[in-house]
Amino acid sequence: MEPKENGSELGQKIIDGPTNPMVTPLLNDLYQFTMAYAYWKAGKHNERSVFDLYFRKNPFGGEYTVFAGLEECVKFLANFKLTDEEIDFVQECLPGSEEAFCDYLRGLDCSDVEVYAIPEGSVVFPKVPLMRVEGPVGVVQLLETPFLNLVNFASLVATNAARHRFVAGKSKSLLEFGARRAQGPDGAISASKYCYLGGFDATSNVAAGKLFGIPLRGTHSHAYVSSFMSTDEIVDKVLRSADGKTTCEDFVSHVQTWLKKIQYSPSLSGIFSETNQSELAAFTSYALAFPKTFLALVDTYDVMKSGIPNFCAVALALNDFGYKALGIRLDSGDLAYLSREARNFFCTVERELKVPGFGKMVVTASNDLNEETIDALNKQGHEVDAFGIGTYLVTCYSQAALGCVFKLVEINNQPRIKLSEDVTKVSIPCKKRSYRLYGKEGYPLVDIMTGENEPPPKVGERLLCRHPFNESKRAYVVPQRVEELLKCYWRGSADEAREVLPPLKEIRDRCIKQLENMRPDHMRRLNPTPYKVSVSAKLYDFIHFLWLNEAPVGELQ
Ligand SMILES: Nc1ncnc2c1ncn2[C@@H]1O[C@H](COP(=O)(O)OP(=O)(O)OP(=O)(O)O)[C@@H](O)[C@H]1O
Ligand SMILES: O=P(O)(O)OC[C@H]1O[C@H](OP(=O)(O)OP(=O)(O)O)[C@H](O)[C@@H]1O
Ligand SMILES: O=C(O)c1cccnc1
Ligand SMILES: [Mg+2]
Repeated sequence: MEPKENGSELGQKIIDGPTNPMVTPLLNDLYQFTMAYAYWKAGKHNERSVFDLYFRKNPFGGEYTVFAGLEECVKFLANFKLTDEEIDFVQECLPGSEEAFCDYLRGLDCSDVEVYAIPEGSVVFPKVPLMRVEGPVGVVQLLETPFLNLVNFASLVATNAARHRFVAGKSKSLLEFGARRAQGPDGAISASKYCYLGGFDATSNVAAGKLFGIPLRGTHSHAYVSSFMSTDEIVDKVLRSADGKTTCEDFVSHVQTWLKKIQYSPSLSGIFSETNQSELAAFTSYALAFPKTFLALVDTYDVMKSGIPNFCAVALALNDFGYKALGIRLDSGDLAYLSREARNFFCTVERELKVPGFGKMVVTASNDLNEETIDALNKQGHEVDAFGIGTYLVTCYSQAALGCVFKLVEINNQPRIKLSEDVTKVSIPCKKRSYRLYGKEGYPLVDIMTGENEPPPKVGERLLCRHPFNESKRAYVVPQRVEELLKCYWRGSADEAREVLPPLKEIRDRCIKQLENMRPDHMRRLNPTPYKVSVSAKLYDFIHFLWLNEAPVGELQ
């Protein structure tokens, strides 16, 4: 689905607001408004400021992150305006504030703000600004919390999805099943959107399908199976063949005939005896409802003694009328073992009963899956084709937050730095540019930040890349390709020249392509190699000059 960047009748571009109508200027921390008031009171509110939005550490013990949430930030920015009601509320929250501040808030928009960002769906690394936001400090301060809110979870869950894709492998279908377990409605919708961006194939979340055009997929639940008591409940037993030429008047009996055939076939006899008839009734009626896409959840009673033979009987009966069943879902037990057993059963049916293609039935697995369980299944050997993943994926169970921050790096052309005892928390000052340098093999080698006015790195020219804080860590790089990372996404209005917001599918393609083009040692799950993030020699010197300038000299007594 295209993001809405419509042209209005007057020829002006209009960018729709954020997906979630709760994303308003009030989705903010109180202190942003108190600071906005204090800036205004001090006459500083229009001072030109530059803030960087970045994170400090890759999530999930990995060495890469997927940047997501940018489109929603631009939508927020393009529509940033406080309503009269909101302004009244802000005034109530700031007792004693002057009336004229309300006039200031009333006139506030993002027409004087510029946003440069790395394209959404890019693979990104710690310390490198994902977004550089420039504008009057009063208004830019009010963007901190909403931007962080829109980027933090989006990037975390997209990265989680990418990691699940990495461990599952390219050939598997990955289905996001998290709506019921997600952290509230926005948690669900956002997770569906950004898991798709991070490389999932589909979602079960219908609202996300409608909002973003994400493919919808699903099976059925245990309730459907256990809601049936016997095949007597099936009233309409008629099935028209796929080509419409023949009609089966009693599909229920036809299924029973096939069940007997399976039962007495030489290679399958002995695996099961009596199957559960209420389960068979559920599968049969489901097949009558969806003959073209029949898929059954086979673990309600006993996978091998009941679910699989029942499924096969229905699938074989459908086959006689020109329909190909899709497959099964396993939702409990040892998924490696059961998937292999199921595959053996299907292959035996194919051989024994001479039904070409029956062995290729799709096996979907679900039940508290995560990176570790999929990795364990891979090591054991499994026959799963599709994974349905909910809780661990959408709640980002193994890491609660990404920890993106928004730091002032320059005001009135004066570079600013935030110091910390913890060196990883020292901010990198200055309005900067950043570049990704690619090596001979086509992989990204290093990201480098420079001052805004430094000449850009050149292909084939040796360049010193320095660790921002560790003097001894430096390397010469001769880039084979140089990519400027920050692109303009907002220059005061929707009409000004800027990058367009691509459709979600394009962002997803970008993400998949970039992940595939990373050097494998950065991507592995165990002890991945950190990707190098550096600064130019000039910026290095300046950081350390400013650091010494700002850090008070202690006195020992
Ligand atoms: N072969 C396997 N190797 C490692 N983990 C597995 C394997 N098969 C299943 N799992 C995981 O083991 C866990 C099994 O959980 P649990 O014991 O609660 O479920 P269950 O008893 O199989 O099913 P339920 O309680 O829903 O009937 C799940 O997280 C599942 O993903
Ligand atoms: O396991 P997740 O990764 O969260 O994936 C979604 C789960 O949701 C459904 O379970 P259901 O709500 O029926 O609950 P139960 O399986 O825990 O009984 C489904 O059968 C999956 O097991
Ligand atoms: O369609 C499914 O199989 C599904 C959807 C949500 C949660 N669990 C399973
Ligand atoms: Mg479950």
